[in-house]
This record gives sequence, C-alpha cells and structure tokens, in this order.
Amino acid sequence: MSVTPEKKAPGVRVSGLSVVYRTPTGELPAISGIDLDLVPGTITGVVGESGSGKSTLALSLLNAVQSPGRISAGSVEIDGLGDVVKLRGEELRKARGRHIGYVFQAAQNSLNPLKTVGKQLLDLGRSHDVADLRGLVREAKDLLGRMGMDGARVLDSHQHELSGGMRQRVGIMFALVLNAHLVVLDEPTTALDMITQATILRIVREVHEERGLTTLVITHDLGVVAEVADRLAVMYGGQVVEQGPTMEVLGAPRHPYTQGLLRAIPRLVGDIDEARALPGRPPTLGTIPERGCVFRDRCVLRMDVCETEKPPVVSLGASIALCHAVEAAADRDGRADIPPAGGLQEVVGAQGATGVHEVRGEQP
Ligand SMILES: Nc1ncnc2c1ncn2[C@@H]1O[C@H](COP(=O)(O)OP(=O)(O)OP(=O)(O)O)[C@@H](O)[C@H]1O
Repeated sequence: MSVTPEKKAPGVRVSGLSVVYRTPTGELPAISGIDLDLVPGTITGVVGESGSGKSTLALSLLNAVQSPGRISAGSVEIDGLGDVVKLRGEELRKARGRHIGYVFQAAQNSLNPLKTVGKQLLDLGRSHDVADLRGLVREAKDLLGRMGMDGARVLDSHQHELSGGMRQRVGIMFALVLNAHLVVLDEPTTALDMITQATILRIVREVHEERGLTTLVITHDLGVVAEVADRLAVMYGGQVVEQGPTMEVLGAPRHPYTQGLLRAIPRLVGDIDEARALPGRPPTLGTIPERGCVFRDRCVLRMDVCETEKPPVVSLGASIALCHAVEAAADRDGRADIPPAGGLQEVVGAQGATGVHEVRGEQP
C-alpha cells in the first residue's frame, strides 16, 4: 500500500480499537472497543485518571504499542494514510514524524544523551528525506524561539544541559518541525510551571491554527483541555465514556464520571472543602470488569443493570455518553440531563489558570 501525503488537516476514525497487554495471568485489556473520531482541523483532548488507557490510545494512533502490548482489534483510519494498524516497516516509519508528529509521555527523557539536539534534528531530517536541511534548522529555531528559548543555543546543547521543561519544549518542537498534519501530544506540559504551561498551550493552539492541523492532546489536567481543546473525550477503565464539544461536555457533563471529575476540582473561589475527591480508585489492568459498566463500582447512580449490561451509547446534543443512568433519565424526562455538578466555570476559573485541576481519585 502506498502512502499519499495529506496536505491538509486529516480526519481520523478510531473504530472498535482494543489493546491487550500480556501479563503472567494472560492477556488483559487496557482499552476496549474504543470509537473516536478526530474531526479535521480540531484539537481533541483526552482526559482521565492514571491507568485509564490514554497513552495506550495515543500509541495506537501511531501503531506504536510495544510488546508486551498489542492491538487486538479495531482500526485507526487516517486520511491519506489508510488504516495505520495495517502499516508495517518502512511505511510505518515514514508515517511517523512526516505525517504524524508526536510527543510521548516522558519526552524529557527521550533525547539521545550523546548527541546535541541539532545533530538529532539533522538525523530526523535525513531519515525523512528532507531536502532542505537548512530550512529545517530555521524552522526548529523559530519554534524554539516561540516557546521562549534561544533556538541556536538549544540546538547546540546536549540533553543534560537542558532542564526538564526545556526538554519537554524540545519534544514539542520535534513533533511540529517536520510539518506533519496530525499531531499527537501525550502530556505535553507536565514538567512545566503554570506560566510556561499557559505559553506552550497558546503556541500549540497558534501552530495548530496556522498550519491547519488535526491535534490530539492527552492529559490528566482538565484545565489543559478546557484551555486548548475544541472537543473532549473522557476515558475510564479503557473506554471513552463521554465525548463531545469541550464546552458542552464540561458545561453540562452527563456521565457520572465526568461529573465526579468536575466535582473533584478545588474551586478557585469559595470554600475549598467543597471539592470532593471521587470515592475509590480506578481499576487496574486485572480489575477492569469484564461485564457491565466499567465505572459502576464508584458510581452514585449505579443500578442493577450496570452489573451485567454494557452501557448504551446515548446521544445528547452534540455529545455522546455511555451510561445506563443517562439513558434512564432521557427515557423518564424526555431529556438526558442529570443535574451537573461543577461545570465549565470551575474548570476554567480565573482566566488562563491551569495546572490545579489534576484528575485524581481518593488517595490510598
Ligand atoms: N507495558 C505494559 N505492560 C503491562 N501493562 C501496561 C503496560 N503499559 C500500560 N499498561 C497498563 O495498561 C493500562 C493503561 O495504561 P496507560 O498508560 O495507557 O494509561 P494512562 O491513562 O495513560 O495512565 P497515565 O496517565 O498514568 O500515563 C494500565 O492499567 C497500565 O498499567
């Protein structure tokens, strides 16, 4: 199969995607049957507690799930590339970087300690047959400059000469420098202080708009998605339990998990004790229920049917929630609103304030 370069923002359709990891007790699902569309030209934020499967989903978009994991079902159709789950070898290598730019989690530690950043940039350019290497260096300096760094100096530096936050910005530069039109950023701002984080998010948004990208941002910070994402997917126990336009999902969350996340955010005004951590902890690989709803053990709206039956997909406005209680409310009232707790106000709070909205459960 030949790979046709896509010059404009590609659409991405994730269908029935499942990934399993091999463990001493057999293969266990980390994500199961995920359906998610990335709309061309939009930024989609994926949010959820640790272990919900966000990074596994990001890796799947690049067909980069490593052993002991494997994609066990489903497809990831990217305009101009086809189903990346089927790509192999050289085609896959070319697709990554050139068509799909990415920063993986722990980007701070992913540079080669023996080579300068500039040398690694040239290696990247050569491996992707970039003819104009000077232009590539110019582009890298420009991106680094926009992120508040001295580009020439950074390109001359080795990893150990850069702080964690600087390395993270170098990672973002590498994701953008080849001019890929699909960009996957996994926790792009975790090592950054709040001011730098706000700057980086603004630049991600600017570059996204200037170049006409389709962007996926993985984060555990609701403040980050509220600030950059047009659309939002909320993950729990390896599933996307709610998705839709960010304003709609955060302004009127329907799924009890999304409501719980919002309730757990400390308010920027009023009584700090009003924030209530979600009771319990998220499931791990071996404890994700095989039947029924993955969230039921922590759900205040749990019903008998949640034990046995997979939640229905309920469409509400432009959003989707997978929940028996949301469906029951819709059937009862002719609308699917469960009174929201929190909402967008608490997430965005004071303009531009991010980094205080981490998604956390009750501490053990
Ligand atoms: N290499 C691996 N081997 C076994 N299990 C794994 C491996 N990588 C991830 N998992 C498991 O898969 C599940 C999903 O992990 P994943 O890292 O995708 O979640 P996440 O939402 O990105 O979490 P975090 O925010 O902590 O990165 C978790 O239960 C995790 O323990």
